[in-house]
Amino acid sequence: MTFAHVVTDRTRRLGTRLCVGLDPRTEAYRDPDHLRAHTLDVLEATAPYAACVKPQLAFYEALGLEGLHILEEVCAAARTLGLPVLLDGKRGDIGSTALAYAQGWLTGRHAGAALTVNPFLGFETLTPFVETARAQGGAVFVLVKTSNPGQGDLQGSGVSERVAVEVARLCAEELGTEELGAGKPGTGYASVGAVVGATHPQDLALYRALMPRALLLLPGLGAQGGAAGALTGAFAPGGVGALASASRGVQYASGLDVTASVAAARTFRDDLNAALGVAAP
Ligand SMILES: O=c1ccn([C@@H]2O[C@H](COP(=O)(O)O)[C@@H](O)[C@H]2O)c(=O)[nH]1
Repeated sequence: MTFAHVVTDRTRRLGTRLCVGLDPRTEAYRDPDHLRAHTLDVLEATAPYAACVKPQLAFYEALGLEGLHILEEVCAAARTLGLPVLLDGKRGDIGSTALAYAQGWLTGRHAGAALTVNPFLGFETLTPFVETARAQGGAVFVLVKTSNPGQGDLQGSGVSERVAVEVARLCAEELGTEELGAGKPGTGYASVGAVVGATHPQDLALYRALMPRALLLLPGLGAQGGAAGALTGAFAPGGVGALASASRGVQYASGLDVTASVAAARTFRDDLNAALGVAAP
């Protein structure tokens, strides 16, 4: 089963469109063992409300080798729970280096089923990521319009969305080359997805229309001000095709209280469903 298929299946079966971000911040913990235990607890406790999980590589890399071991455990635990792992690394480089990144993060010891990638060096440099993801049944999520306030400097804002729209057009072109469901259970969504911030509710319908076969990842829910009720434009009929992502808003919903993380994940799930007019089974 492909990444898109597993995610869509979880959305249909569990009624969730939530991506739970696992971004453990060293300052919140006594030591790396504490960080590891809490992150694994949050993962396990929120799994029923998650369509996928998204560890942000920076927080694991910040801990050096120990962080990579923790990441490996987080990925293994997610797989045991049946949760697809989307690694947020925003990788991108000239093609030959991109291949090494792709091998490391999509097939290596700490591999996820999907990876966020940066198109700034040109679409040709994404080919190794896309080919590796396709060979693994995985996915890449291309940064199209990021959630941060300063994205408009390069990606376009307000009246001019020129760069973001061009990246979306190139994503759609890449998707056009992919046969969906050939010999495997097709879901209608391909191996090239796109990142569009949950902080741009007014733009979501545009990017949904530009990339009808792309899963959209919507980071920025919660801590960055993205509201679940404002994201409907990103979804296709039936409430599929997008994943709204919250990290701090789940992991640190109330300090290190895991019960509060569960409540926050459930609330995000329910608010998304209410906005879309669908119910969790
Ligand atoms: O456009 C983007 C792309 C990725 N991110 C990442 O998502 C999480 C957001 O964390 P919160 O705590 O929910 O704000 C973080 O890992 C970012 O690097 C993003 O925010 N915006």
